[in-house]
Amino acid sequence: MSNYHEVDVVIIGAGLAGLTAALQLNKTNLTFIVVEARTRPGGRIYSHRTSENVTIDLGAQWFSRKHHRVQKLISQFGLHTVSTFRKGKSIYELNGTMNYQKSAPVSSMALIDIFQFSRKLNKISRELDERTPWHGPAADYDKITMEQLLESKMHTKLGKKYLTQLLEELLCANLYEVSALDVLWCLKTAGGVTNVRNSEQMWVREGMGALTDAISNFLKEKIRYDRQVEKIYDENHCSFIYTSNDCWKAKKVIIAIPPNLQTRIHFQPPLPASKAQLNERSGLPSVIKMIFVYKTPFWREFGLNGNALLEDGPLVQTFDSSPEKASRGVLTVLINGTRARNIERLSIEARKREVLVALVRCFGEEAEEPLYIYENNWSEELWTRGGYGVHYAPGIITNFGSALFEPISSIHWAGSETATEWRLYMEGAVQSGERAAKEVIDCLAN
Ligand SMILES: Cc1cc2nc3c(=O)[nH]c(=O)nc-3n(C[C@H](O)[C@H](O)[C@H](O)COP(=O)(O)OP(=O)(O)OC[C@H]3O[C@@H](n4cnc5c(N)ncnc54)[C@H](O)[C@@H]3O)c2cc1C
Repeated sequence: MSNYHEVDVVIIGAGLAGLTAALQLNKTNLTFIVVEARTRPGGRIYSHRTSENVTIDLGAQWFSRKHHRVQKLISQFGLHTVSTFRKGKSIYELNGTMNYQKSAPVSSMALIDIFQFSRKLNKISRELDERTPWHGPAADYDKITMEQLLESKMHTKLGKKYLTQLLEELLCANLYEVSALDVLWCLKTAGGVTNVRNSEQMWVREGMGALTDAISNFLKEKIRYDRQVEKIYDENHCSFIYTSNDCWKAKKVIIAIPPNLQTRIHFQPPLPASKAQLNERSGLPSVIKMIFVYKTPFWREFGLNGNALLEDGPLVQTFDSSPEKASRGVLTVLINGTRARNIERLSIEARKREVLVALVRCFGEEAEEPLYIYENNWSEELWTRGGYGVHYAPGIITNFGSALFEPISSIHWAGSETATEWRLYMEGAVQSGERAAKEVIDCLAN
């Protein structure tokens, strides 16, 4: 075969996890290649530069001061961070009323309820082991959904409603779809509720995609694009990785693609039943990200910070992502879960109209005339199929979780779904890539 090559390691996927693994291998004498199905790096990170040089993030965007690995990469590649604009009032829609205020419009009873429930979540999550959360008494939380846990432990209607809205935005999923243990595991790997609530502190001025582009330029010909991996054959402790264009023989493989997409690869010998079944149960929630570019961030003149959390209608939350000097006003709109599934059935024009109506409801008539609108429906992306990351329904983590990151023969697993720190975040993707690279380097050294 003319397109046959041999390397020590093949990395599948040029998302942040695969790129991080590649950066680690690049520090060694091992030969490696990254094969990527898309024609660009970044996976769930995807930025766009408008004709006026405004950068917008249509995929992952925010990180926090606790995301040390991501910040290190950003400074290593000479990029700049911007603090999320928070000056002024937010908009909270609760029980059909729009509230314009600095903190959530809930009674002191509801606040105490939220505080006590958050403490409970922290306490239970602290007891989990980040690598084996399915062991021990907390495994019982895999028998119920997060909605059921919240219903059983919280006492105020308003507290429940507000926390549900907040968690659904942070998880990108409806609470009735997700196991309570899944949420507790995420909290454990993030270090608690406060860390998760503060995970949207910063973004990259040049766009998050500038980071994955910079890593990709650094690695140059060590990444091959437009090559979806179709088959992996394991023979005599070596793997043969067949892409749409070529075949690579490798001593080790790092699979850095989300579990839902692993079902598209034909493995020989087949994956163990538990791994295959876990992959089959690993769908990503629905999410649409829309960006509305205005002449100016006009909402700031009204004392608003651009942040809205809505209980009704198409959109869930908005953020101000305007460039630092406010040369344009940029509103980022997140639509997820059932709301994303409802709105994606409409034509693009109808979708934009519905969201504009909601924006006018929040920010007034000036919201009616954006200069440009951009949209990415991640459920339609063939090489992702949703976002932000996989959340499991009850029963899956305890029955199949151990298959998530255990190496199988020459195959090692990376990707933010396999992270034990900041699971499902970009920080988690980096941590998983570093971990998988270390596993492979250690094995090949022995
Ligand atoms: C809309 C959205 C918003 C988000 N917002 C944030 C945020 O603000 N902050 C945050 O921290 N996280 C956010 N996330 C989550 C974050 O994007 C992910 O946790 C992280 O980027 C995942 O990186 P990864 O490398 O693990 O996977 P991916 O980015 O999914 O990379 C996997 C790569 O594998 C490729 N691939 C798949 N199948 C094959 C195959 N068969 N052969 C070859 N290549 C293949 C894909 O094309 C892709 O490039 C968001 C995600 C989405 C979708």
